[in-house]
Amino acid sequence: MDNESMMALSKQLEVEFDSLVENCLVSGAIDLNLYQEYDVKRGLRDSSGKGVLTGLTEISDVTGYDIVNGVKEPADGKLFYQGYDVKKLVGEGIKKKFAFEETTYLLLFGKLPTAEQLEVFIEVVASLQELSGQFVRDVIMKAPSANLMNGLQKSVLTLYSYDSNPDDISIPNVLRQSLQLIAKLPLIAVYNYHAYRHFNFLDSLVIKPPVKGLSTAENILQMLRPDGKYTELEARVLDAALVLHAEHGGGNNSTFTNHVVTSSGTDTYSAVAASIASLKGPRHGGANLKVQQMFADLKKNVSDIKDDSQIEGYLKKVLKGEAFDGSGLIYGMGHAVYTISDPRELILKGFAEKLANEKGMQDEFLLHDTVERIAAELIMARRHVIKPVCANVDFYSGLIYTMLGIPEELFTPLFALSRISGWSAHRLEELVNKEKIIRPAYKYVGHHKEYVELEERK
Ligand SMILES: CC(=O)SCCNC(=O)CCNC(=O)[C@H](O)C(C)(C)COP(=O)(O)OP(=O)(O)OC[C@H]1O[C@@H](n2cnc3c(N)ncnc32)[C@H](O)[C@@H]1OP(=O)(O)O
Ligand SMILES: O=C([O-])CC(=O)C(=O)O
Repeated sequence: MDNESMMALSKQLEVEFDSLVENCLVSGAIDLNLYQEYDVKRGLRDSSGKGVLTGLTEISDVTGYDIVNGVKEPADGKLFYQGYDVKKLVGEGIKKKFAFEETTYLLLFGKLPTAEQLEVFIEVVASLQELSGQFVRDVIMKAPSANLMNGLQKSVLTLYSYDSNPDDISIPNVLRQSLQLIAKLPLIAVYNYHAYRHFNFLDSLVIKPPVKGLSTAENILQMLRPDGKYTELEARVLDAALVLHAEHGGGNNSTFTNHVVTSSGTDTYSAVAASIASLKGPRHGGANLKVQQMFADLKKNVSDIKDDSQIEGYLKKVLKGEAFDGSGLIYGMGHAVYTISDPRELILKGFAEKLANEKGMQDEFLLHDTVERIAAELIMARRHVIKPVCANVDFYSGLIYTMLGIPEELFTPLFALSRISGWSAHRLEELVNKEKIIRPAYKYVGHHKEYVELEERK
C-alpha cells in the first residue's frame, strides 16, 4: 500500500465521510454567548485579553505594559531571563562566541556561570553531542517528514527507547535527560533536514558529526553546509538568535504544554515531544515559516514591492482571508503580551538590516519594514484597538536565516533547538516544586439524553 492509498478513502466512503464532517461541524459548535454567560476565560485570557494567572516562575519575566500612577499603559516590551535583561545576554555588538550556552546554563541553574563553570558546561554538552549511526539509520533516515518538526518529535520520542532509565522523574535523572536532549537536538534537526532532502530531492547525503570546541551555532552551520564553512558574523548572528528564542515565560503555548504534561508525571521525552508539537503551530513558533511563505506569496501577487498601496491591498486581502493561506492572519504580527514592541524583534531587525547591507539585500529588508508598518496599522484599524499591535520575534528571523543560507525547512526546528533550554528549565521548576496536576474545568453545556438501542435509532 503506498502512502496515498493508505491515507485515502474510496469514492463511496468519501460521501459518507462528508456527512460525518457535517456532523462534527454541527455537534462541535457551541453558542458563543455561553462563553460570556459562564465567564469562560477563552484561550485562558480574561476579558481584557490578559492571561489568566496559572503559575509562578522565576525563570523569566515578559512584560508589555508599564504601570503609570496605578494605571496599565502599553509600553515597549521587556524580557528578562533569571532577572537579566535579554539584551545583555545577546552580547554587546554580538562579540560572544558561546552566548547560547551561557544562556542555557543561566536558565537551568538560575545564575550566570563563571568563566570556569561555562567551560566545564560547554565540555559536558559537547560530550553528549552525539547520535549513534544506528539511531541515524533506524530513526532519522526512515520516513522523513516534509515538516521537520514532526521528524524532531519522532526522534525525541524514540530516544526514550535508547534510555536505560527513561521514566525516572527525579531531578538528577531529568537534568541528565534534559542536557542530553539540549545537546542532541541540533544534530537531530540538521540530520532530519539532510535525510528529507536526500530522499525527496536526491540531494547528496552528508552527515557530519559536530566538532568539539565549536559553539552550538557554529556546529549547526558546519553540519549543514557541505563545505562546513561559515563566517564569524554568521555564527555570531545565529548564536544571538538562539539566545533570543531560548525562553519566554511559563505561559507561551509550548512551555505551558510542557507544564501541563509534566504535571501528569510523564517522562522527559514525551514532555519535550509535546512542546515541539505545540511550537510547530503557525500561531506559535511555526509562524517563522509562514512569514517566509507569506512574503513569497506577496511577491507573486504584487508587481512593484516598492509601491505601498499595492502592499496594503495585498495585506487587506490576507486579513479578509482572501489571500495567502486563508486564515486571515498576517504572520509575524501581534502578540499575547507585547504591545508597542517585542524586544527580540527589535534586536533581530537590527541584525537583519546589518546583514542585508552586507549581502546587498536592502530591498528585501525594506519590504519587511514596509509590511511591518502597514500590517500593524491595518490590524489595529480592524480590531477596534484593545491594545497596540507590534511585530513579533518571528517577523525577521526567517529573513535572517535566509541571509545566513539556512533553508526554510529548518526555521521552526531552530526555534525548537533553542527553546528546549527554556522548556527544560520549566520542567525542572515544575518537578522541583512538586506542583499539582494541571486540571482546569470545562462547563458542560450539552443536554443529558436517554440511550436508544441500536435497532430503535432513526
Ligand atoms: C513565538 C510566538 O509564538 S510569537 C507569535 C507568532 N504568531 C504569529 O505571528 C501569528 C499571527 N499572530 C497571531 O495569530 C496573534 O497575534 C497571536 C496568536 C500571536 C496572539 O493572539 P492574541 O493574544 O489572541 O492576540 P490579541 O489578543 O492581541 O488580538 C486578538 C485579535 O486581534 C487579531 N489579530 C492579532 N494578531 C493578528 C494578526 N497577526 N493578523 C490578523 N489578526 C490578528 C486576532 O484575530 C483577534 O481578533 P478578534 O478579537 O477579532 O478575534
Ligand atoms: O509568549 C508567547 O505567547 C509567544 C512567544 O513570543 C514565545 O513563546 O516566544
